[in-house]
Amino acid sequence: MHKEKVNRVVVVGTGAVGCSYAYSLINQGVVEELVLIDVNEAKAEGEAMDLNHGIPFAPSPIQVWSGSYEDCGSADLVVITAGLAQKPGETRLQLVEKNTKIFKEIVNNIMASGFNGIFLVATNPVDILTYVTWKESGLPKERVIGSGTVLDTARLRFALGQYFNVDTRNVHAAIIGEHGDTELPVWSRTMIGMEHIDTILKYKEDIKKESLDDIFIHVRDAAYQIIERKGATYYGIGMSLVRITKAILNNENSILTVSAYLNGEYGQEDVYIGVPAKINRSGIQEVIEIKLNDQEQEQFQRSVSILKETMKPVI
Ligand SMILES: NC(=O)C1=CN([C@@H]2O[C@H](COP(=O)(O)OP(=O)(O)OC[C@H]3O[C@@H](n4cnc5c(N)ncnc54)[C@H](O)[C@@H]3O)[C@@H](O)[C@H]2O)C=CC1
Ligand SMILES: CC(=O)C(=O)O
Repeated sequence: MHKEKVNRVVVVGTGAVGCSYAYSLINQGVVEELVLIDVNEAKAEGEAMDLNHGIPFAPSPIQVWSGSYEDCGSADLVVITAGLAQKPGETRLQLVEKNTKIFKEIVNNIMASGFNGIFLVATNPVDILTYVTWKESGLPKERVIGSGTVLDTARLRFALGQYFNVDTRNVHAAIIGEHGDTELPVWSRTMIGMEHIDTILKYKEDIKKESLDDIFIHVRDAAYQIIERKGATYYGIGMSLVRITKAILNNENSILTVSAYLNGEYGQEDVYIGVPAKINRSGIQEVIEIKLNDQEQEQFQRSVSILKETMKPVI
């Protein structure tokens, strides 16, 4: 009998982030097969049972089960959200040692299955763990993607939408760099609707540059604020991962600020970091090199340096 090609996504790590992603993926009807893996097998099993009970209300049929690394062999996409999360006050970079160790084991298990698809990494520090995934897997750099600053960009677009009282989808803005404390907003490329933000600052007296700077600080520190209040962040990243998944599986050529490998772009080499990139079925089809102003270029360089310095002892 002819078997239709179905899209299979495997999620490794069924904690808060992995399950928010799975829930959102099911509700948006993106794939036909969803496999959940966790070192805590009972947790993955329970999550699969619970999610399955919502399937009668999903927009399209999907099979969800708790599986093993063997299920990665025929997966189109493996999304890794496994590992430790920040405690209140802890930085993402402080997780590097423990999560690198966890990742080396996970990626080797996945590759032993014969996996030949695309990796999408969310675990922190995401830029460094995406690099680790690329190194350990031996897959082409285009097929190893980190969630990068997709979430930070979403946070900025949301906050600017509120400030300008305009639909977030009409806010064209980006955060690039490390997904963490050294990230930066690309104000020189920010548009609200059809207007450049510099033009708006010139003619609208109630719009202030200081308010924009404040907005960025809140965006940069949002994870700390949320972790302080509820222990973890997961809905925003879950939906960000679905957005990237759709760009890949639907061959969208969408431009998203993922963590991509730089090989000379932005004057940087041998680093995974958040930059705009065109995403389609082949993974990262192209890193988009936007022209940064001198200050942005300097901040970006600093972000690269911090990542490289942090990475050195673990790579
Ligand atoms: N990139 C981003 O924008 C964001 C990243 N994160 C990161 O995502 C990661 C996960 O966060 P949460 O889901 O909140 O943590 P969590 O503690 O709720 O879940 C982590 C899961 O990983 C599993 N795990 C640990 N070691 C494993 C292994 N060797 N193999 C398989 N599974 C294993 C645990 O059993 C647990 O179920 C953290 O590193 C966090 O910092 C969180 C939010 C946003
Ligand atoms: C935890 C994290 O990386 C975030 O919410 O941005």
